[in-house]
Amino acid sequence: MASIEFKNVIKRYGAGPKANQVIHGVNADIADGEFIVIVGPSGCGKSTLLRMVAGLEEISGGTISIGGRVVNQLEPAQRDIAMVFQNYALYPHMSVFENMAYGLKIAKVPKEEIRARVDKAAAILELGHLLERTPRQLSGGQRQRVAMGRAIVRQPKVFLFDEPLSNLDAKLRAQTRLEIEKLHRELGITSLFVTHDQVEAMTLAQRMIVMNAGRMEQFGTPEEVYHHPASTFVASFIGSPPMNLLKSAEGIPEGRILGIRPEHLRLHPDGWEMRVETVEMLGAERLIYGHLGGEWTILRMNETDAPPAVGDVIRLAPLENRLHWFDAATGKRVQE
Ligand SMILES: Nc1ncnc2c1ncn2[C@@H]1O[C@H](COP(=O)(O)OP(=O)(O)OP(=O)(O)O)[C@@H](O)[C@H]1O
Repeated sequence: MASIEFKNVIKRYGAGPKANQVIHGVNADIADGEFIVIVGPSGCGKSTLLRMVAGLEEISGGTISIGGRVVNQLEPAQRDIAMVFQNYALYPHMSVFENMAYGLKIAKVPKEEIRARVDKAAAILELGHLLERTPRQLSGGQRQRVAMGRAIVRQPKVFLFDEPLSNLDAKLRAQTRLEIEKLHRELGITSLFVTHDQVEAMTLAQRMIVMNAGRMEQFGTPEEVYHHPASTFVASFIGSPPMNLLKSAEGIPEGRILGIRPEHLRLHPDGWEMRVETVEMLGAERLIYGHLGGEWTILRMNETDAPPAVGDVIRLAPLENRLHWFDAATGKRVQE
């Protein structure tokens, strides 16, 4: 097992005046055994960051260390990492056992040892009864587990996951998420997990790195990121529906943005006026949409509360200790 350290890591694609810098100095210390999720919108540089750890992309500036050893110049095979991709590319003509054993066989690991390691991984992943099947005879979720098994048997110091769940349907995704959690609990291997899905990030991460346009916007526990977002970007990216960001409602000073989560607004006779434009029924709750000042605003209500109808004018007030203030010019959180 190993710690991972990013020190002012920079990535440029191409060279000279045409070079395109996509990572702008990332610094992060990841402790041995931590499960870290890197989350952000498409194109923010998450895969690039992961691929630099794996050794699949050159590092243009700064250093990445694994277990205290700078790996910038090391080949992927020398880095003690295992990577699980979205496209798990199993060998179709080999059995599950052979797929999991293949890398070890190439590395000339003795037969009995291969058997023991594959059996152990298969037990953890509940694949024991499927070892003789070929990938064609498996479900998507089972194939993804074989891909994870292939990574486990190598006994890496670090697991790298690049959107491994995005090809699975919603139910399987949730199930596989639980399996990855269990895997981490049992093996305790330092893991970096890339996703653009904030729910996946919130549920899996011990700490998460929120990326925006090649920069780290925030690095913290899901709790910290949700309750103390460092910027309007994080506030609107994490949480569904996103945090309301009010600029022009009454009482908001010039140069400030007020963030309020939809669940922290309530009906109040002295509150801001809003005409209801849309009501969404989601089962256990309702989302009420309208404009507050100039901003699109969402109120989350329980199904038991009597809901307003489209066209009604309601009055809204925030829960006092649930306000988030941001600087309008920089978008950064302002400490009250
Ligand atoms: N080989 C490459 N050559 C040039 N530019 C690249 C290359 N690979 C990625 N980029 C650019 O680097 C930026 C970051 O890409 P990256 O794939 O790391 O983003 P991402 O956050 O993983 O996105 P996604 O969720 O869509 O995979 C993007 O602007 C992308 O266009």
